[in-house]
Amino acid sequence: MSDAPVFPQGFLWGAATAAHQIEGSPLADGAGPSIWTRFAHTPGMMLNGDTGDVACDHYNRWKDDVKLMRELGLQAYRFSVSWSRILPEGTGRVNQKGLDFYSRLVDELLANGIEPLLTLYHWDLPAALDDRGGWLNRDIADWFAEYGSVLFRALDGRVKKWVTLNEPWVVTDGGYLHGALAPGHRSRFEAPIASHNLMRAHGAAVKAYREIGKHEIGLVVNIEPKYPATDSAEDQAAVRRAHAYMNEQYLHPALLGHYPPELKEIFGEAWPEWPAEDYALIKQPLDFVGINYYTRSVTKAATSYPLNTGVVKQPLGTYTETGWEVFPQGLTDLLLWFKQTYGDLPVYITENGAAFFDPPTADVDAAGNRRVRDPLRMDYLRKHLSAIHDAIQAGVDIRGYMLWSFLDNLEWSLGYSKRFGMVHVNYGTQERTPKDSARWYSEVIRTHGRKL
Ligand SMILES: OC[C@@H]1[C@@H](O)[C@H](O)[C@@H](O)c2[nH]c(CCc3ccccc3)c[n+]21
Repeated sequence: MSDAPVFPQGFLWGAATAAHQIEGSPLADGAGPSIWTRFAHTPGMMLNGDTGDVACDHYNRWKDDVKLMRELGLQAYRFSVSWSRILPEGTGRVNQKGLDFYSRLVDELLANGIEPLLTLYHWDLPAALDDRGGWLNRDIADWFAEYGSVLFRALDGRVKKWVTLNEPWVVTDGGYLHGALAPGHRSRFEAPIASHNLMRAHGAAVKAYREIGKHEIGLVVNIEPKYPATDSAEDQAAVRRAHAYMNEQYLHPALLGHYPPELKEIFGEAWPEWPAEDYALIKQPLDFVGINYYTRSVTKAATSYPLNTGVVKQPLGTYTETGWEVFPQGLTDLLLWFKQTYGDLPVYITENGAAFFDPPTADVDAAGNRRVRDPLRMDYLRKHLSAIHDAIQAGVDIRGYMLWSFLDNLEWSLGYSKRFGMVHVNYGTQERTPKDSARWYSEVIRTHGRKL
């Protein structure tokens, strides 16, 4: 018997995508525009002027994509719904054709033995709601619960694992503090308001689910371990700020009912005092938490806005195309921290993967088959799955793994320049080619991890 890790019986092996990154046809069949259709068509916002107008054309190719998921042996598929396909104005009128697209997708997944994990919000806010203040308007908690309820009523039962938000930290940090992501705001004062309303909306949707749904719902966060660059008091304090700002800012209110004290220190007069009823709304019992893990940060004190921290590049480190250090041990450390801090809530790794250079077109091997060799990605995935297994052995209740991503896709404002897919997409022809990592991952799934 090899000493390769064997994962628990029932461990759920899958892959993940998000609507705006793969679907294309953002305005088809009565869909309303989202903040990403606007952002992508705002000159200067997107690398190479790339947009999500076509992406991977999944809106038209969904049936073949599900067939490919089955051929590769995926047991689950994490995807997101585009809010403005369902409610073109964000609230009120339901666009039945938009709902039908996702209903058909769910049925096709189930018909192929693939469990759907549905994310309600993966960053593509209806533009009509942004016009009404978006995440800065406290009413968005009700708007989001209304949107979630339409989907809960239509799909619960076929969908048994729901996620409210994907990465409220990125929505806030990218969309409201630094402005690199839609809606492109840059305000130390708006960021805490957006962040808090995201979590109020999360709570309102979970409350609505408990009235309508009969299965499981959770929250997905991107978290990364922060290691001090030196043991100086300044660097230790910088780690405390960075850890609170990314790792505790969302999990603490959702699971513990309060924010970490560092946020008031970081935002100063820009950190409002929130009413008690907000904390009660946010802290709804969850069935699981999804953790998106990519890298770690070696953190030092620095002059930066507003954290006053910096990340120290590791001279002997290995880095991905997005400049993230490959550090699998960080995932084990993070999962142990999660268990120690929040207890035994079930965890799914809802995203993990890497962009390494892949060619725009697949090679053709001696046998005439298309092929994409991606040894660096295989090595990254192998090491991170091994790190997850270490955490399971240490007692962390990890229920599944969703590889980011099923397809090469639109990497937000980086356009199509970064390829995270286990399946290569030729954007000129829309041809899909499973990379070597996909073939390897199929074997890992088939052997419950023995082929790691
Ligand atoms: O960047 C790769 C993926 C995105 O394509 C997903 O949509 C998003 O859920 C996601 N989150 C992260 C980690 C947080 C992060 C996102 C964007 C930029 C920097 C950090 C990496 N990713």
